[in-house]
This record gives sequence, structure tokens and C-alpha cells, in this order.
Amino acid sequence: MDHRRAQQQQQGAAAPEPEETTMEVDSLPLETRCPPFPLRQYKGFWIPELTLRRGVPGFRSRFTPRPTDIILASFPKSGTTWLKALAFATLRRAAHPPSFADHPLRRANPHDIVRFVETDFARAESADELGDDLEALPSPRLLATHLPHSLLPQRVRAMCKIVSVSREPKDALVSWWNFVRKAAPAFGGDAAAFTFEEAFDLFCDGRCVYGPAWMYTLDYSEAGRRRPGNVLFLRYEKMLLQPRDELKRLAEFMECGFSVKEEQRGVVDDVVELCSFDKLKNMEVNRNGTGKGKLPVENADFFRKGVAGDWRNHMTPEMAQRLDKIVQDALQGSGFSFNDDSA
Ligand SMILES: Nc1ncnc2c1ncn2[C@@H]1O[C@H](COP(=O)(O)OS(=O)(=O)O)[C@@H](OP(=O)(O)O)[C@H]1O
Repeated sequence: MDHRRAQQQQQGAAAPEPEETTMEVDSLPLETRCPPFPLRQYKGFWIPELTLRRGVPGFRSRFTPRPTDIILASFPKSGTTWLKALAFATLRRAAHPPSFADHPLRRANPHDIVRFVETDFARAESADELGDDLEALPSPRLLATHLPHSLLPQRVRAMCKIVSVSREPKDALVSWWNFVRKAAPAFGGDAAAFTFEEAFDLFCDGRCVYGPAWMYTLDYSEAGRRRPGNVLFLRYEKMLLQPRDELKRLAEFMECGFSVKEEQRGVVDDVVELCSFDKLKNMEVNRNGTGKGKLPVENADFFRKGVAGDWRNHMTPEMAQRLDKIVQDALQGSGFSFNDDSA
């Protein structure tokens, strides 16, 4: 990397290289063993093919970022649904007090309230129409992405506030495998025969949707360190341990911190409660509904156990050691470790 670009990256400025808005997808390495989508390796990450063909180009060419935009970014199965609920309930609490019986989160799944930009572009009938729809949304817009930080459009990285949530890779893998087996039939795929051992080997090799998981996390942790005002880096495990504190950090970052009066009135607790695993999982819409969006997934599939450490029920100690070592080696010298609670 030349010095000027290295310096700009250190300062957090967007890299100056021209951004591709059409992709030569067919020549990229292909992985077909990870249901439910074929993946292509692009700039170090395994991305759904359709996202590369249509999603990323649409995001880059038809999305006009605003400084007030808040983009929620997550590796799949790392707390996306929870973060969407928390961010929405917090940002829109004036219009929708969290204790109200008709709160939108009591009627719709968080994924139908906060949309994934690249997934919507990937599946949109018309990218222009979707671009116009996004343009028509009032500020501040709350949107989501599964793209790694380095693959987001440059103007999004430069301009928007980005909240990322990361999860310990062994638990993300277990969650992914369970989800894929349930959700794959909805995409026309068959994952009944996809064994945990197969998923484990692919995951260790970085081959899963948006993998390698640890490089994805590093991408956002470094962005958060370079530009703390632009990128908030949250950890799923910390959110489980201290939901109120993490929620308050999220609110401050989104520039809608809770006032002392609100805290005294119990608004922070109300948001935590409304978005808690048990509350969301047991809502009628999340027990029996199907996503209204572009992904034909049962809402219930987004809520399984919601705990840390379930990997122990799926992996032998040897498997866990193998994956830990891969992650440790890959992150060595990076300054980030999944074992460091302060990271
Ligand atoms: N409110 C709340 N609190 C805590 N945990 C929650 C919550 N909602 C969902 N979950 C758990 O998050 C896992 C799903 O991850 P994602 O939401 O990132 O999935 S997705 O990428 O949007 O498909 C999945 O984890 P596992 O239970 O380990 O599979 C969900 O159960």
C-alpha cells in the first residue's frame, strides 16, 4: 500500500480508489457447499453471489447516503435481530414509546422494520425504484447491512454512523448451522443433510456467508478504533451481561441519549425489556409470522436460544480448540481478541 493511502486509512478517510459498480462475478472463486446460497470470494470475504451481482452494485450506485443515516452492521447470527430491535425502539421512542401496547415491534419482526440494504438491492425488481424508495425515507434513516466494513460503499463509510455487533465465532457457527437447516428449504435448498461436522470444517476454512467470521469482526473493530465517532463496535456477549449499559452507549452514539428523567421513568428498562429475547420470541408475530420482506424466512427462525456458550452442546473440546487456534492465529498482532472483554 502506498504511503498516502496508508496515511489516509490511518486517519480514517475513505480510500481514493475508484469503486466498482459492476462486478466480474463469474471469475471469482465459487463455494457451493454452504447452504442456502452459492458464495463467491471477493476481497477476502465469502459473499452470496446474488449480493455481488446486484446487491453491492445497487448499494454503490443507487443509494445516496446522508450524514444522519445509521447503518447496523453484523456478521450473520451475531445479534442482528436484537440490534435492529434495540436501535429502532431507541431511535423512535418519541413516536413509539416502548411500553405502548401497539408498538411496531409487537406487530412486526425487526427484520421487517429495519431493512438490509444490499439484500433488498439483490432481490429488488427494479434497483431504481428501490433507490427512490430509500430516498423517500425520512431522516434519520435506520438501515442494516451484512457487508464487511471494507466492502461498504466509500461514501457510506465516510459519512454514515455505523453500529456493528460481533459474536464469539463458535457460537455464531452453531447459530448459523441451526438456522441454515431450518431456513434453507425456504430458499429452495436442502440442508437436511448438512452435518455440523461439514459446517464446522467449512467455517474453520472461513467458508460461510460473509466469512471468515473473525476477519469480519476485525474489519469492524479496526474501523471502530480508527473512527470511534463513526463506528460503534458492540459485542453480543457484553450486551447479554449488561444490556442497560450497552443500550445507553448505543443511544449516545445515535445522538439520542436517554435523559435522566427518562431513566427515572424507566424508559431504558422498557426498551431492554421490549427487545429481550423472551419478549420478542414469544410475540405472536415472531411465533407464527413469515418475513414480509424479500427473504421467505419464518420469523421464529431468528429466535433460538439467545445465550452465550451453546457451542459446548455441539463441539468436542478438540473441535473448539482447533477453531480457537485458527482464530487466535489469524488475529495475532491485530490488537483484537475475542477473549478480551474490554475490546
Ligand atoms: N433479543 C435477543 N436477545 C438475544 N439474542 C437474540 C435476540 N434475538 C435473537 N437472538 C439470537 O441471535 C441469533 C440470531 O442472530 P441474528 O439475529 O444475527 O441472525 S440474522 O443474521 O439476522 O439471521 C440467535 O442465536 P442462537 O440462539 O444462538 O441461535 C438468536 O436466538
